[in-house]
Amino acid sequence: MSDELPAPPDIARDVFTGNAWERANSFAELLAGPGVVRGLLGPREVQRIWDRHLLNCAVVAEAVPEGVRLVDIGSGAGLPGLVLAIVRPDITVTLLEPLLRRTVFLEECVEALKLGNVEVLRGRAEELAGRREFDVASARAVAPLDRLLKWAMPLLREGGELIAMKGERAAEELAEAGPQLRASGVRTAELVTVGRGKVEPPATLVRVVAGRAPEVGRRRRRR
Ligand SMILES: C[S@@+](CC[C@H](N)C(=O)[O-])C[C@H]1O[C@@H](n2cnc3c(N)ncnc32)[C@H](O)[C@@H]1O
Repeated sequence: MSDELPAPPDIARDVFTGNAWERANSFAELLAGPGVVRGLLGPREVQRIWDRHLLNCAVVAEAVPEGVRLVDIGSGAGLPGLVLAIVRPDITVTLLEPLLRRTVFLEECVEALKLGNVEVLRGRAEELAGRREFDVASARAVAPLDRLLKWAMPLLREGGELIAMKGERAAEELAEAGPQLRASGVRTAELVTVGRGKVEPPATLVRVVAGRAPEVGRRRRRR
């Protein structure tokens, strides 16, 4: 049995404005209903849908530049990708997820919420390398930063950004990923705090700006 969906906190009205308000409420109901029944979200999470899931993901939009093509790696039940699509109609969002059960749920959500800026793609990040290019890759609770770098960097254009929601261990993961950051030829890697005054604690992101793909660099040097 899942708990009853709590009323949205007051701050949610400031975060989900205009069309986003109704969509955020509908998504909360889909997560608390079919999302829980189909095992995409634990029943205990229902009480935390607004703060831990919807609001925490929505504030990531503060770090997303305008008009970008964003891929959400390992979207699961749509977090953070679907929430970003709700609050940012100016961006296009690809929800990348390998598990059929989850992509079916995501497609149903996109249809129910009438989101015109979202595509659902079934597959693994590493399978998409060389086939698609994005400006931003987001991820929450998918893999340690070093593995995420291996998956995300080949999907980004030069100067594109990986935005990884990492929470309390962000600084530690950033330090541990040093060798992979160097191997990936990234331009910059830093911690970014978003959601001050909106979520408690504010959300910590690791933002990594992609350099030129290492293979391209090697090929050019051999000429
Ligand atoms: C712990 S869930 C997190 C889901 C969601 N991001 C969230 O925060 O609720 C991790 C997700 O990553 C997906 N995943 C695992 N390996 C992946 C890969 N190589 N490429 C893309 N997604 C992957 C899983 O299927 C799963 O849905």
